[in-house]
Amino acid sequence: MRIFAVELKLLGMSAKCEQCIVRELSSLKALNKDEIIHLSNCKDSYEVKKGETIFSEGDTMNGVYCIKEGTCKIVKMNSKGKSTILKFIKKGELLGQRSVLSEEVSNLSAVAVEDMKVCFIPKKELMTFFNENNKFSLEVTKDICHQLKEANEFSSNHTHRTVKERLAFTLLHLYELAGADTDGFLNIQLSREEIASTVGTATESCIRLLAELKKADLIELTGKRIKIVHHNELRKLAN
Ligand SMILES: Nc1ncnc2c1ncn2[C@@H]1O[C@@H]2COP(=O)(O)O[C@H]2[C@H]1O
Repeated sequence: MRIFAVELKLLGMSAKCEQCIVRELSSLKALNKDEIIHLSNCKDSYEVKKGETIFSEGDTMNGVYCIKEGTCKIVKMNSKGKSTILKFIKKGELLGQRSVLSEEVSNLSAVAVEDMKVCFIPKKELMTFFNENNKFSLEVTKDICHQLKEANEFSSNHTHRTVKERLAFTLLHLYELAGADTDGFLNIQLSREEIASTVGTATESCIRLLAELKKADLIELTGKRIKIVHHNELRKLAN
């Protein structure tokens, strides 16, 4: 088993939590002033490079990560060693609260798809906030309920959509997650293999279907970059 977090690069200077985007966007918004000061003093900040693993399946979670910058993928490996990307987690979100609360080892891995900055909140502090601050525990519960709903929708999408429909859905989802750069290309750099594992298909069939979408003028492809040309048409296809 990996020892949680020690392999990531510890950042020298730790920023305070008061103005942090994760505090604004996540359940941490329910913490009071004293708790936020305590959080600033007990958390550690890390740099995670693209491709580095934050935690793996089977790891014991000794705390949760706050995503300050960058995006990671949540990956599940099957018995044949094939991985599926279940979700992308972006800046402002927390990572690992399900395993910490359930006291189970992690059943998923988290891997950076771009350079990230994350903070680590130890389990002991998190559980003190959880037990002493009702508003915070309600917010965490709401988050986990929302994630359960998402997980249900994900599995229903995979069951009822064709591969092409899932690819259209994934491209729209990536646009929602990351937006577009000034040239209109998706603002997240994923390999064709990563797109295929998000869609749930082989890389070759993903490449073939991307070419079909391009031929139908729904998307533009330049090297690894993808631009959605007709959002409405792609949305019709995804549904
Ligand atoms: N839909 C989702 N399915 C699984 N994990 C999710 C989802 N959304 C967010 N997550 C986060 O990803 C984390 C993976 O590790 P945990 O299961 O401990 O906690 C999970 C949540 O913090």
